[in-house]
Amino acid sequence: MSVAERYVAAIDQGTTSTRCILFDAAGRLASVAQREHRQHYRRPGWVEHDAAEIWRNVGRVLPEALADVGATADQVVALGIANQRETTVLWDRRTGEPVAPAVVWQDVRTQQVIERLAGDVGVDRFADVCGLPLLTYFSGPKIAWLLEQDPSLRERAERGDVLFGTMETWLVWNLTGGPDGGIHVTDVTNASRTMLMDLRSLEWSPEVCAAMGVPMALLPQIRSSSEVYGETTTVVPGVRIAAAMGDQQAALFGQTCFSPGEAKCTYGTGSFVLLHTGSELPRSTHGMLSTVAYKLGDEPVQYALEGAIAVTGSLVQWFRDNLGLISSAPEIETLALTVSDAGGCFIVPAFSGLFAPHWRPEARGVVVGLTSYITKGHLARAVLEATAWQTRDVVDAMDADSGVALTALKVDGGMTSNNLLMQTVADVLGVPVVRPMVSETVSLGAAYAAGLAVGYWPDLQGLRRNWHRAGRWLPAEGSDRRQGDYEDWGRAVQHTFGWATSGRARPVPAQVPPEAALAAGRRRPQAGR
Ligand SMILES: Nc1ncnc2c1ncn2[C@@H]1O[C@H](COP(=O)(O)OP(=O)(O)O)[C@@H](O)[C@H]1O
Ligand SMILES: O=P(O)(O)OC[C@H](O)CO
Repeated sequence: MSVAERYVAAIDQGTTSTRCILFDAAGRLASVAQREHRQHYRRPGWVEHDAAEIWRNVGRVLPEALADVGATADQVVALGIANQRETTVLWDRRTGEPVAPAVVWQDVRTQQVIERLAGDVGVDRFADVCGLPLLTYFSGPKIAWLLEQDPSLRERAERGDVLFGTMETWLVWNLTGGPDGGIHVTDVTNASRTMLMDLRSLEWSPEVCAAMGVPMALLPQIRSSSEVYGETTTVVPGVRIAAAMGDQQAALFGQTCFSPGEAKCTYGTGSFVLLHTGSELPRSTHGMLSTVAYKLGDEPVQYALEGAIAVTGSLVQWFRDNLGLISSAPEIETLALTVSDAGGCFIVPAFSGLFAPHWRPEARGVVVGLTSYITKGHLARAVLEATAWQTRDVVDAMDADSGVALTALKVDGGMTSNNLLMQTVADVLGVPVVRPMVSETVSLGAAYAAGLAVGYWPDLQGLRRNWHRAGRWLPAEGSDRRQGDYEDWGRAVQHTFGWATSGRARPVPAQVPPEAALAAGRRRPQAGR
């Protein structure tokens, strides 16, 4: 009699879609189901999701992934959740309905809240406690903004009738019964992105919550990233939920960056470099974020430095949807290969300011170096190079913070299918770039954390053996000649600074055009469109 295969399930609840993937004991992908959700742009600078739609999508992709391999719930030993971070959901504890659209991480509506909180003290007001500068990016200011809109909502929040969560919290609560006894928990990695958690004690900071006007009654319980939180009672009942992680931390984990000094970059809508720094809290003086890498059960917490780049893959989408120069994202490589360089052209995609290492909310994008010689091929190159140069900015800052130069970069995400881009990244960083066989590192990281919690995988060393290289790009000979280009990139970046505060005030644009978001519906993962 054959023994039924057992799997670990992972949900990757991302900015544009929700995936469910089943992994086998060798960390191989057994099945995948995916659905996109709509992006809502009601006002300039606002980016919203419908949390109820995302929950419905989870209700579909989870059974679909099981059905794909004919598996039943008892063959799923554990479920792990990885999620877009910072995106803020508030919902009614009794009805289970969101009380407002989810405010997405890219949303910049809270700029006034930020300025008020920074006051005379500056953006580093809470940095010592939570490792983060005051920015529109994080959840705390988003909660503050939502409660400021409606005094009755604040009263309900203070009474504990309204709950807050990032996406993993919202999903765990719904999967464990919602209004009928749903568990209200978050994990340390997601909590570290709210600005409300003390990075040392790993507890909510009463001081920061009070200063931000966030009632502690609405906050979930903070747990480790890898432990059994509870069992599903809906969708696919009887599955242990055993991990939650922010998606970028999950990618670090899925890339098996378990030792200090190991780093990865995930190239998607935005791109995120994370460097594992160990169990001592790192401090950045070069624009990196201090964040929690992961915490496995009772083991010591592991920290990371993070360089978050807001616009990379979304610049390719802009090139496709707004300029119409390509009809699919992969086509940009073919177009870029029609020329041998960017012809002296640089595009700095500061669509809603610049993230790491500059953190300039008032910066706006520029195209510099235009001459009559420039063709669409050069522009395509400049689009791809923008991602490589931004990576260099972040990696240089990270090297300066850690005092150790990176020796190799592990990569993953939709943009890594672009060979020209990966070669360019290797050239401008001057280190090898390596891509693993399983490119779904976010899901894999969540699966690993869940599988470890229930003993499906015994230890980290075993997981390391599952990492197999699928691609490697070495810096080309003579690529150090690109140093001059990097200096020009730096000058181009300078041109973006102060644009929104000088001259005529303009509203901050949303990062992705609404047209790009309309393709909702079921979709299997494919080469990024
Ligand atoms: N071959 C390619 N070349 C350049 N960019 C690509 C390519 N394929 C996909 N992308 C970009 O990658 C992004 C999708 O990657 P993905 O990892 O799925 O992102 P996310 O998880 O942020 O939704 C899109 O922004 C798309 O424009
Ligand atoms: O969902 P992604 O892959 O775009 O990741 C978003 C990040 O978690 C935002 O911090």
